[in-house]
Amino acid sequence: MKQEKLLEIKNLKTHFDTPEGRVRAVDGVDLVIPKNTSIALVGESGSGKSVTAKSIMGLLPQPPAEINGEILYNQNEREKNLVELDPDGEEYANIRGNEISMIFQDPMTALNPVYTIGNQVMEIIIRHTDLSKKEARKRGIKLLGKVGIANPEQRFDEYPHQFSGGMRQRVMIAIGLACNPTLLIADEPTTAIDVTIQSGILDLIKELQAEFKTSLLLITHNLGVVAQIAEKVAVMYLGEIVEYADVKDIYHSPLHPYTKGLLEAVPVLGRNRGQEFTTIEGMVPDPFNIPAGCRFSTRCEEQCKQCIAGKKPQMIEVESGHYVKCWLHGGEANDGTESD
Ligand SMILES: Nc1ncnc2c1ncn2[C@@H]1O[C@H](COP(=O)(O)OP(=O)(O)OP(=O)(O)O)[C@@H](O)[C@H]1O
Repeated sequence: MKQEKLLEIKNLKTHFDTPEGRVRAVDGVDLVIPKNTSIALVGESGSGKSVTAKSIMGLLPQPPAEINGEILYNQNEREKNLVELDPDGEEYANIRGNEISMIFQDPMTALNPVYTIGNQVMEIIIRHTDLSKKEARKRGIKLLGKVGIANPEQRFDEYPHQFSGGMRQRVMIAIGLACNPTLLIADEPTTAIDVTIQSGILDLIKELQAEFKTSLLLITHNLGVVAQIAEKVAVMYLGEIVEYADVKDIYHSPLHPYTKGLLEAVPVLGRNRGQEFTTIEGMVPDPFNIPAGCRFSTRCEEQCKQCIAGKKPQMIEVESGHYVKCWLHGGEANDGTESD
């Protein structure tokens, strides 16, 4: 069954002009987020995941950012190109927080220490709905209960410092879902919290995503957590998506050497001490000096002749729903010679 699109990103380019030069943080990304589906955007630090998310949210001041391409949002069956909206305007503000919301990495900096948890949950509900203060309080307390906070009525009036890191992240999830968004973006939602409770937070996000029938874009550098939560995976490297497939295909038949490297870098419990991690050889190239052709070619063991010649591979659908941008796959079809 073909899934209905919620958001379609077409040839998105988000660049920054800096004193050191132009950073092509997101450089020609295409991605479809279907309704009621969870997608993971995976890649090492600096690959452009957060910039993609902030471009969707309209959170990047222009300048220094320059955003081109299309972010087509299906709003009640009417398509709207978010790139054309004024990020500071009322229309974007209504979409942001109400229809598309985001959970950030660090709940301590995202929560305001001088307001109670309840005030912060209620603020979002009141800003985006017609509910009265009393009704918003009731809904807020219910939400805190839903995200697993015991005695939500009492805890509603407490301050962020009275909550543990994991509990604060649960509050952020409640805030993210307060208006029943069509898309929830979670940017490394477990990075800042204790490793022993990370899995519980991911389970909670997954459960609520299904219950609220929202789509989820999970941003992570760890392919290990993706299986628990995502149906589809987009692998990102230096501003480009290099592989896209169902989660089972990414795990069982990864095609891009970069995806294979990320899988090998997943920490595995029970491996010999000192061998818990492997990392991909070499350094991510400087964003001011992106390699011509395949961007991963400077770290890739394969060294295809096209890569040595600096030729850029195209994204090819190798099997139904499995896309890859690599000279090793796609045969004749991958004869693109476009250079960077
Ligand atoms: N405001 C900005 N001005 C200039 N460069 C930026 C800006 N924001 C991000 N970048 C650059 O864009 C590139 C992509 O950054 P981004 O934060 O999207 O990476 P990421 O994949 O989310 O990594 P991380 O997991 O470390 O957050 C990086 O080289 C980063 O330094």
